[in-house]
Amino acid sequence: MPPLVSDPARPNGAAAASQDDDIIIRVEDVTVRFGENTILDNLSLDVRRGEILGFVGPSGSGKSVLLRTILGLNQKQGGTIDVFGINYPEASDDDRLAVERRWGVLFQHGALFSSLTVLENIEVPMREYLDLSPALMHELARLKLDLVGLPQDAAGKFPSELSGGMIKRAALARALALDPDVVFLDEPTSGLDPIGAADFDQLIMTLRDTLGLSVYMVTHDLDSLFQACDRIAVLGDGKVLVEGPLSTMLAFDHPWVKSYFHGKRARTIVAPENAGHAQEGIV
Ligand SMILES: Nc1ncnc2c1ncn2[C@@H]1O[C@H](COP(=O)(O)OP(=O)(O)OP(=O)(O)O)[C@@H](O)[C@H]1O
Repeated sequence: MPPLVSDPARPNGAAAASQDDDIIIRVEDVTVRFGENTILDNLSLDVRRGEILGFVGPSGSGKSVLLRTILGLNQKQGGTIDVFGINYPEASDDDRLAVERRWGVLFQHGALFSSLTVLENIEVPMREYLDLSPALMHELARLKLDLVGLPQDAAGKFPSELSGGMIKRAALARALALDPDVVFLDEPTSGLDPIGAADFDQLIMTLRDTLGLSVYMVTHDLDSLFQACDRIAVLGDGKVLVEGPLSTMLAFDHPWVKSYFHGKRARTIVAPENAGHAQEGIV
């Protein structure tokens, strides 16, 4: 079922084929229930190649449930989830493996293994999915440290010795371990101070620009939505209520969407210097 309001740039007619080629994840009519409780109700959503998609919604609306369902960690009761053209999670083991090697995940709070050093944490996906010598894994893991802006002396540290921002970067380095095409970020800037959060957003944008990475970001962070996201999707009542650029959010008439995107904090962020961007939908 389509969203109640679609992105004006959504494909139709002859343009559809080329835009369809750009869809790397297609969630169609997905339903997830826990007992009597329906969390996702025929939800549909596309993620496009090279975009930063921000996924928002009220607390408890099912953002994490959708993420976990895409990752195959929750059962769904209906619908399909195609990732890189493969019907995941119903695919064969080989196909699932092929998909898993092309994505990286940064779970909320980093979720690093506390008993492993930063370097060992980054090597976990390499050990799981690749057959590399220890020396090569160390070398690649050190490159990932550089990529996310961590100093090389962080390699031997344990998560308990890192700041919140460093934990996020280390977790991002681990998500990038297999050179994925898409990364899923669950509340990547939560717990960071505004400067740390802005730096993290900048890092994500740089990775998108330099590596062509696609980013699916669950967030409550208005700064991230305004500064970093190309498109935003809003979850409500088990469905995507609206999706599109910031300008679509600002024009959308729905109580939660209005209070979120026109609330006091949002108005502070859409300060005069940002207002032009917001109105043009350039985010
Ligand atoms: N394994 C589970 N069993 C039963 N209920 C669950 C399970 N996982 C999630 N839920 C329920 O699904 C609903 C949506 O949870 P979810 O964590 O996806 O919300 P969210 O939108 O990510 O919220 P927040 O913004 O607060 O993180 C909640 O009511 C939650 O209790």
